[in-house]
Amino acid sequence: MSVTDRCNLRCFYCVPEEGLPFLGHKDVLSYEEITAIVQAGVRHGIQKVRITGGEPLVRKGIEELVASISALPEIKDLAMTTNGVRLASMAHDLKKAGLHRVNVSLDSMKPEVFEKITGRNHCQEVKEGIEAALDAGLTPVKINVVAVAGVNDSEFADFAKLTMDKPVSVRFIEYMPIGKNMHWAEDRSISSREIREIIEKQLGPMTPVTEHGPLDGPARRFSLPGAQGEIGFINAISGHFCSTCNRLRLTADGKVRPCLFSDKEIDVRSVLRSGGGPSDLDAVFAQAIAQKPRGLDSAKSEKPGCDRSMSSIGG
Ligand SMILES: Nc1nc2c(ncn2[C@@H]2O[C@H](COP(=O)(O)OP(=O)(O)OP(=O)(O)O)[C@@H](O)[C@H]2O)c(=O)[nH]1
Ligand SMILES: C[S@@+](CC[C@H](N)C(=O)[O-])C[C@H]1O[C@@H](n2cnc3c(N)ncnc32)[C@H](O)[C@@H]1O
Ligand code: SF4
Ligand code: SF4
Repeated sequence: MSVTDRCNLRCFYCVPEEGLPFLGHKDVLSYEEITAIVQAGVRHGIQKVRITGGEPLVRKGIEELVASISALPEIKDLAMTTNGVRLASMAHDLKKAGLHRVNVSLDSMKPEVFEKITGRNHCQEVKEGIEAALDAGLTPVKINVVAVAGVNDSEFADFAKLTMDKPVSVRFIEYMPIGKNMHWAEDRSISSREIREIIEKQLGPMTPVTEHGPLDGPARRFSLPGAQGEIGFINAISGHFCSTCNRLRLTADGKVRPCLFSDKEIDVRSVLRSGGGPSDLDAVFAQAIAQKPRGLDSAKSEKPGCDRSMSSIGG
């Protein structure tokens, strides 16, 4: 669930250069509305919820939403994906409110490269945010690294080495063509296979990690010998995982998206604001689930990528 389209960074692969018009406050779902939608999801078997954005930690009172979702006993996994800039001061309160864990996005550990990617000089704050998350027990802490050729490929092995000393899961995400007027170009995307080769050339072979269970995310997971943490690969381009994809997305302005790579959306906000009750919300979920692509071909026929920016969909 994207809880806001606003963000305190400007990652070049996510937000267009000219910026984006932000949604008005009335257009964004309230916490009560989001909670009602999650309750409908629970009735359809949803057990895992991710709070994302934009940047979820810039929305006022986010702990309130965390608390109301974590109070639902059916939710077995409540995670947040954040850029980590505000995490250091908020990690303990988020934990107290009931958040289970965080995924923190960090594409470079070098301040100058970080600024080139995000347009802001906040590398140190993000590193402190990761430490605070570990300290607060928002674990397992996962670090999301979008792999971009010529930008951060020289740091892949350094990211992998982080897993030796810290119980973190470093995940390399293939750069996706999401949103209009972005900088995506085929020669800037690096496949998971290539990333793995780069890492193994420097650090030796990795071994596959056994799956945890049905709440696993889409990453293929490995570890280095003696490491405390794991290395994951999210093959968003080179190996679609549609046949096992069980995710629905909710945009900040209340649209349910059955698939990241399709601009098909179901307007749940209108349903709620025209007086719809639980059975109307149930109908939205049934429709969204029925519209999920069954496999690679059906997703492909929608064309890879989509027009909406990642900051408005949530990732
Ligand atoms: N194409 C595609 N990409 C996905 C999908 N799920 C996740 N991704 C990509 O992987 C990125 C990281 O995902 P996160 O939202 O941090 O979490 P996750 O890896 O899905 O879940 P966990 O491992 O459970 O934490 C997303 O921002 C997307 O870019 C999916 O269903 N399809
Ligand atoms: C849209 S952000 C929202 C949450 C938060 N602001 C953050 O950056 O973690 C969610 C995830 O999407 C990833 N992402 C955004 N644009 C992407 C793209 N074009 N290709 C691959 N991943 C992308 C980000 O790196 C981040 O891990
Ligand atoms: S990836 Fe996250 S931090 Fe970067 S611009 Fe998009 S929403 Fe903001
Ligand atoms: S169905 Fe859509 S969101 Fe799910 S894996 Fe396939 S392309 Fe990604």
